Amino acid sequence: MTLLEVENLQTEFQTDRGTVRAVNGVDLSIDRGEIVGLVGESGSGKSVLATSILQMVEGNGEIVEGDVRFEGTSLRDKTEKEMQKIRGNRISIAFQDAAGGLNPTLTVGEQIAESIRLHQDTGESTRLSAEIKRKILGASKNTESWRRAIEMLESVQIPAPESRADDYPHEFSGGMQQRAMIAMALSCEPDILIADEPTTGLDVTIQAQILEELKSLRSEFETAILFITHDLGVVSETCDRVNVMYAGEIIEKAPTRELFDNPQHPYTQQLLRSTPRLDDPQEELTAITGNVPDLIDIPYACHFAPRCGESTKECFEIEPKMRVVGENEDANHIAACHYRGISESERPTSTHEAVVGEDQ
Ligand SMILES: Nc1ncnc2c1ncn2[C@@H]1O[C@H](COP(=O)(O)OP(=O)(O)OP(=O)(O)O)[C@@H](O)[C@H]1O
Ligand code: NI
Repeated sequence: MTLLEVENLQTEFQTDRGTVRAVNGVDLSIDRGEIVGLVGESGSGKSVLATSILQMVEGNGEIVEGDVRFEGTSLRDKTEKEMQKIRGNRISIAFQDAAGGLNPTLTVGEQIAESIRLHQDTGESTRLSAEIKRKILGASKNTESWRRAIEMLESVQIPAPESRADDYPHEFSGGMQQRAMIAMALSCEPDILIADEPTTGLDVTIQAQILEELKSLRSEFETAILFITHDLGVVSETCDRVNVMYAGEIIEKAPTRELFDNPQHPYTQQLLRSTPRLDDPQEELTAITGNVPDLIDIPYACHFAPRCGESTKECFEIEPKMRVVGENEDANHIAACHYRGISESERPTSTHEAVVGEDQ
């Protein structure tokens, strides 16, 4: 059975300016132990999709359509109390901003130990807050939860974990905070870790280290990972499959190698041309011009049409559906473009003259 299945998910925010359609009919699936990438430029809806999966959409945002199923059971039907249990134990998230996800008033070791006590049955009381406990007991380190917290820090390669566990988050470097955040998210041994840009803003070497750690954690704990990033270069080393998101929609999905060798959607192709490749550093990079559109009332059917060098009148008028693309007719490689994976005669109409020039 598919571990997590997102089907036609739609999440909207009501704002003074109108309805923001941040997630607009997304399908996505994750199997046990799989690392799945979600890639797209800033503002494409990746984080909103992540919080939608966990039923914790912020502010006046709301899931208005579709479903999220975990082990076949809909999460939309769950009460907040049931969801808290799932969030703590089965699906956990490491946020973009590690510093914001860690409690500044507790040492790193204490907060991981507390999370372990809360989510796992260690037989220890959780009625006293970790902070009070530390004050009263001078940090009871002779506990199962503390021992496991040290193990978690060790598994994300915090050096000298036993002494670093006594540090407060601000005493950690950015890279170490990210690792601590991942250790925290993994402390409940979840089935799925949603890692929302866990390496963004970090030094390339540290990024690579964290990615290696995520991969080894997958083998160690069989954790499935939804890896969110705006950097295609990062997913090539990490993910089994990749979903490319644009303006609230997934526009292409494929196994990682296939996506890099044979990208189909014009957006993915442009994204690749704008991404430095570790294996081909000489290649000339071309930035994609323009920005992700404002997600309020997008007036054209293919959301990428105005930035696409190949778009036609049809692209603005008829919504492209996902279909099998690629040379091998691999059912695992699909994209939503009128001009991919289909013969000329089957295209929307016979008028293919470009309405947007290559140079725009
Ligand atoms: N609380 C909110 N209220 C209104 N609009 C929101 C809210 N949160 C997100 N949005 C809008 O939803 C859209 C998608 O945002 P999201 O944060 O998911 O993008 P992202 O792909 O994660 O970008 P980034 O790579 O910068 O993190 C944006 O247009 C954003 O303005
Ligand atoms: Ni985000």
